[in-house]
Amino acid sequence: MTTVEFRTLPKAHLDRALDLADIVFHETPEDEWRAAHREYLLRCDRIGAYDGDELVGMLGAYPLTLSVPGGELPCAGATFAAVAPTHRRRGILSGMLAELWRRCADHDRPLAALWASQAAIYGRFGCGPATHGCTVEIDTGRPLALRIAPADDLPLRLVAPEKAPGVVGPLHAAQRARRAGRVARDDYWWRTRVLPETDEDDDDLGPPRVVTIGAPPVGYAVYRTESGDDEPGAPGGVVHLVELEAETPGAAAALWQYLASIDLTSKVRAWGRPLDDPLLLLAADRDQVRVTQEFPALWLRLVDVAAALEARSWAAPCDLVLDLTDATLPANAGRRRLTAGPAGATLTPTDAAPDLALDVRELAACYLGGTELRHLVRAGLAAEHTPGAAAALDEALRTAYLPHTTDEF
Ligand SMILES: CC(=O)SCCNC(=O)CCNC(=O)[C@H](O)C(C)(C)COP(=O)(O)OP(=O)(O)OC[C@H]1O[C@@H](n2cnc3c(N)ncnc32)[C@H](O)[C@@H]1OP(=O)(O)O
Repeated sequence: MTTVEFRTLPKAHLDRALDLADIVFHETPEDEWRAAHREYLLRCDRIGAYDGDELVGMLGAYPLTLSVPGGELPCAGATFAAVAPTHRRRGILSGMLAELWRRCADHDRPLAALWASQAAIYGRFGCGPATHGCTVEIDTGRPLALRIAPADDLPLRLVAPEKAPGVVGPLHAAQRARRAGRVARDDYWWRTRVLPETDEDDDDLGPPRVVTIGAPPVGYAVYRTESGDDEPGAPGGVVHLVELEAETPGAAAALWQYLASIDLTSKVRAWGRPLDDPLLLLAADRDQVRVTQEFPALWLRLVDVAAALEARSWAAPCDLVLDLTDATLPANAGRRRLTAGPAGATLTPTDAAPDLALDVRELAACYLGGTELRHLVRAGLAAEHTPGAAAALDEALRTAYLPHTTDEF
């Protein structure tokens, strides 16, 4: 058996990479998306796995800036992980991720993140689900019943998608500062990831529509519509919400009312809403506004645990000894004393007895404030040696808003 080598996948091999992705992700080559994927991969750091001259695996890493509590950090956005069906389960993904961790260290990226195709794959590599999303469906065959009055003094305006980043970008940035787990968007990201003319996953959806409320805007929604059946009595169309952000409860209520009352539609389907979406409290009738799905969204890898912990803000003081395990990056493993508080944090090696024992996977799940360690202790996924230690870490990690993102990559 030949040895597989991991090296940079050059621009000249992009067509081979896209062919491999088509095979692995069961795609048929479509020119429009091939050009888009090429443009996207060109912006990525690219790792190829070569069996002789044959490209048998690839992994992209998009250079992201991820919001973390109190700030933001450079983060490798792992994407397009693909291994040829002839070379599965021979350690190629493992080898490409090991190479990615090395490159993160070289480029001072303490974090890596990804969206998993299957939840079972990435935990063994030290990744934990750090944000969660839910799908909310609103039955709009009847008027939406809300517990507060929507703002009725603020104008609603439709904005052309090409103008939207300039108009709603500052609102997104302000919300991103509150919600950890979000990537910084540039024009490329808005144009290709948020507002492409067609939806890559669903041909039935119309182009993106952007509605703002207020002048200057205090909220906005991005959505696409799917037309309904023409038959009398048949279900109406569906409004597919891409994102909705609002600075005030009244503006949020007005945007939800707007979406719920679009003519010729009878349902709003909102994918990837935060689990603490105020809509779930605003709704007067939870049979009308239902959570139909909940899922792990962004998986996070603390590639450099000390740098990651020392870069975020802390809600309460804690002084704890953590016994960390890390199967694929042993430099993170061992006993560390975490001293953290509103003034900052330090993580230093120690021989002291541990208060908590956990894997970096569990620490990654808790890092943005979206998972409580005490629940993981209760589930047997982490060990508490000092009573109250998990609760103390949870208080220190707590954030006012749950971490949340819908920016898939
Ligand atoms: C971030 C993203 O891009 S998500 C997209 C991921 N890509 C896909 O789903 C495309 C289709 N699948 C593939 O291309 C490949 O099967 C991959 C990339 C998922 C895995 O590649 P492989 O080279 O086979 O993985 P590798 O051999 O390194 O496996 C490492 C370990 O993960 C496990 N593993 C790999 N894939 C899976 C899976 N789908 N489900 C559960 N475990 C898995 C292996 O069993 C192995 O465990 P072991 O060490 O205990 O034996």
